[in-house]
Amino acid sequence: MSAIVISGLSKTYLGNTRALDRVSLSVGQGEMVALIGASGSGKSTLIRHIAGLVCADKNASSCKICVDGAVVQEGGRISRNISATRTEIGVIFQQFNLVPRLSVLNNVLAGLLGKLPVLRGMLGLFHKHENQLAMQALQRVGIAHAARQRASTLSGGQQQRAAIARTLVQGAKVILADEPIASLDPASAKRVMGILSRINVEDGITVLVSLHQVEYARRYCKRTIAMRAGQVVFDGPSSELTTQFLREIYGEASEELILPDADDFGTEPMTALA
Ligand SMILES: Nc1ncnc2c1ncn2[C@@H]1O[C@H](COP(=O)(O)OP(=O)(O)OP(=O)(O)O)[C@@H](O)[C@H]1O
Repeated sequence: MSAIVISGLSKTYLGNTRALDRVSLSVGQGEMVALIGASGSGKSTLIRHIAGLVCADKNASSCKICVDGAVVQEGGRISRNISATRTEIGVIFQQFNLVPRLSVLNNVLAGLLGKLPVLRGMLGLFHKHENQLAMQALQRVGIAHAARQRASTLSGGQQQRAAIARTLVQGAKVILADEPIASLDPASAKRVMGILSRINVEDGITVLVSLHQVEYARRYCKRTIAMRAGQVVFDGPSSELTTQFLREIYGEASEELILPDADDFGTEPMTALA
């Protein structure tokens, strides 16, 4: 079964920017797929549509997006049942989206908010087993020792790992990661990608991750979808994305997608642990 199905998705922003142009694709359950493309190619816009945060063009009546069998949006309208579907979708952003003054533990517990009675969630009244669940998630991403610290005191890489723990507590079946490593140093970036890879393998969670550098796609994802000017220009094995092929599809913009220290990636196994 497909975890994500998109057909005929177009998006035109005010000012006539055509950010997405008739995008159709599907991602199978349990896949980990990279989404690459130069700046402005439409990666973030695509992820936001899948998460139901942005509406497609209304005149594109054939447009439909489903996640885990549930309709997220159709014909430019967000589904009425989007709240239930959103609990299945974990979204990770470049800037982590944690509440800086709250503890790391409370940020991770926020993953439960979509499933709790509103008042209990607002008052932050969590049961012991919910706290244990959050601690287990923090252990899996390697930052249980920082559970009581304010989120703002963590490094960028640690904050991103807390954001991943939040999606684990949420029980997301699909993780949409929008440039999760763009603000991180190479060591932290590899660690975050390793964690995403591990939860994909161990928990069968579907992962769609947008990346600027093709080396990370080749290293961590068997399949890559490449975008240019709002269109899918490649969808296939990441191993086929050679530097020469990237130059063919992106021209000069390909330099943005190739790491200068690409050799660092050569010998590591596909699903290295964090
Ligand atoms: N809210 C918006 N209003 C108007 N135009 C927008 C908006 N968001 C994105 N765009 C435009 O849509 C196009 C696609 O942007 P998007 O952010 O999806 O690309 P991206 O591939 O994620 O880029 P980057 O790698 O730089 O984040 C760009 O031309 C961008 O300027």
